[in-house]
Amino acid sequence: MSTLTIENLTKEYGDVTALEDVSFEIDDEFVVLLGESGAGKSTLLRCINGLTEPTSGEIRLDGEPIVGSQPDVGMIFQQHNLVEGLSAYVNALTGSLNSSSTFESLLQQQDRSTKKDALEALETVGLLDEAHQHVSQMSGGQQQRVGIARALVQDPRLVLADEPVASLDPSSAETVMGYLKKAAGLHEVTALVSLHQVNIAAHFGERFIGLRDGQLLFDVDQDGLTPELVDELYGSVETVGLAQQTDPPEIPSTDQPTLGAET
Ligand SMILES: Nc1ncnc2c1ncn2[C@@H]1O[C@H](COP(=O)(O)OP(=O)(O)OP(=O)(O)O)[C@@H](O)[C@H]1O
Repeated sequence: MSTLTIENLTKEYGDVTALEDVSFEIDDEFVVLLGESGAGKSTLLRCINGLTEPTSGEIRLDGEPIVGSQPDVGMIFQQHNLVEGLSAYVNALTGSLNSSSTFESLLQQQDRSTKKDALEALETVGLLDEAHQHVSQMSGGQQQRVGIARALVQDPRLVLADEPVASLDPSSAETVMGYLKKAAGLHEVTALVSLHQVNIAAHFGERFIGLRDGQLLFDVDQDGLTPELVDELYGSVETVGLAQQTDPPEIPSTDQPTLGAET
């Protein structure tokens, strides 16, 4: 269980203030980051994972300042950043790579337990049967699930995901979000996930942080995410379904891997 603390975080790009005095703490939760385009979501995630240096403020994981890139922080990208010519299994294994490793040396280098971790991570995302398939032959949803498996192999304390389902159709997006939430629960990692789709956010989020113009607009739990609050964040958007939440789609259990599930 991990605690992420953001304290008075500000990021300026020249004249543009992308984040302004943002503070919050999350603790063993599945937290969704909401905000319209340009609100500062990516900048916040990039500051946390060390890809961007904050102008001021502090970021701590379990009380220790995070400075620069951290192996304890797993990242899932919108475009999943997989190596297309390699299998799902080898892509998952790359989660354990250190910066000096090469793909050629990857299979020789990894010990049995890391290889087992990669297979278990693929099982968690329902892709054990597809472990040896090239990711180039997989659907977008399956590729994103390999991206989740790769982050799990890193054995992070915190998982960040930047618009992980933005390029997927609604059904695949729900399936991938279901696996992401299941993976975070099984591995007991804190997760911070930015999303555009409010209804998907409402299905899966346990807590919601809203950014507007780089500032924290709200930090609420499921009951607090009202259509009025979402309207305040986005102006007028489609908020149908927020008031009447339905159960998220069922995700197959790990001991019953999906056979050729197409997502
Ligand atoms: N490298 C950069 N240089 C200059 N300005 C930047 C840079 N990155 C982001 N910005 C600016 O910072 C602000 C916040 O951008 P950011 O990408 O964090 O928003 P976002 O909420 O993730 O948006 P989106 O959903 O479109 O990705 C915007 O005004 C953006 O133009």
